[in-house]
Amino acid sequence: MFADHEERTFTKWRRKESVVALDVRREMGAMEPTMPFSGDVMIHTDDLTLGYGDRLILRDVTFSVYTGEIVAVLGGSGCGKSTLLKALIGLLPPLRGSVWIGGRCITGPQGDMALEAVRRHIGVLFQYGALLGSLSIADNVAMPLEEFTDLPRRLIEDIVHFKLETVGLADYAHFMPSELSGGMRKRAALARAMALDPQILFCDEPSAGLDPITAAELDELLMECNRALGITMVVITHELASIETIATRCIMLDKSAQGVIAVGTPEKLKNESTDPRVRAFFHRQPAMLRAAELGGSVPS
Ligand SMILES: Nc1ncnc2c1ncn2[C@@H]1O[C@H](COP(=O)(O)OP(=O)(O)OP(=O)(O)O)[C@@H](O)[C@H]1O
Repeated sequence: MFADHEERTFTKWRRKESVVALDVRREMGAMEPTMPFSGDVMIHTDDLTLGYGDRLILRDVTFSVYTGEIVAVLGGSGCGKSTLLKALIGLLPPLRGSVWIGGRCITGPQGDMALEAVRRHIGVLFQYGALLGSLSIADNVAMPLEEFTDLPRRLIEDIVHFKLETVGLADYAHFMPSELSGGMRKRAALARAMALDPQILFCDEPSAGLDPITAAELDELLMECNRALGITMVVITHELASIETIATRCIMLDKSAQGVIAVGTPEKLKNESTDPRVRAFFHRQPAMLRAAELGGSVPS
């Protein structure tokens, strides 16, 4: 069920680009908004306020992600992590505020065009992989290359092989997604997300549904991609082990606060934060949170 929903989300994401592509190519010259930040800022949100209909989920969220970072967006269930991700990849228009990617505002009046301009440089690893079930693993990985490039079939096949080799699936090119394990599907989805050598990779709960060893292997793979290729990553997760292993910085959201309650390295948040909500999360002690909510003392 989740996989079907994701496949639709993925298709929507891809379709949006082909709808605006023509206009963009025509008008590209006219559109060059620049971000009021240094070139080191890869992603920036400014007073971003998100919701569904009348329901507000996040308000006035402002943060930057710098080139080469792996930023973990974390927080308890329902605090709005996936909602934020949807806004960052242009699937959810904000109620207020803006999202800037690579110096372009993707939420302004010319947001669709800006998004089209940067989309080729963005990879998304969806929570359940979002592989198209009717295509082989190789064809899934080839898809972005066929849509975005004019490369000859032979070269696309070589690139697909290389990408699958990178994630350890070279021998499974002709398998269908349903014939792979959960961990293998995630790796295949990573190969697809990396097909166009993106500068930014968004990952929605990469460890979800994986056993700890497989999850750790995927974390290793993400770190390799970051180190070797310099890809900036935003990883939505609430897996503590994963956060402590891969994140260079964390942005913590909270449901009651409807926004960001902490920003910092995992070590700093874990060892230095005095916020009971942050301490409860990093020390896995819900009692700390309950005590704080009741206005009582927080266990040390
Ligand atoms: N399409 C939607 N329409 C209405 N409400 C939604 C929609 N998607 C999410 N929500 C609501 O927004 C809130 C935040 O959901 P979101 O999925 O962003 O949280 P999350 O932090 O990613 O949670 P989890 O860790 O459990 O995946 C939830 O209360 C959810 O019910």
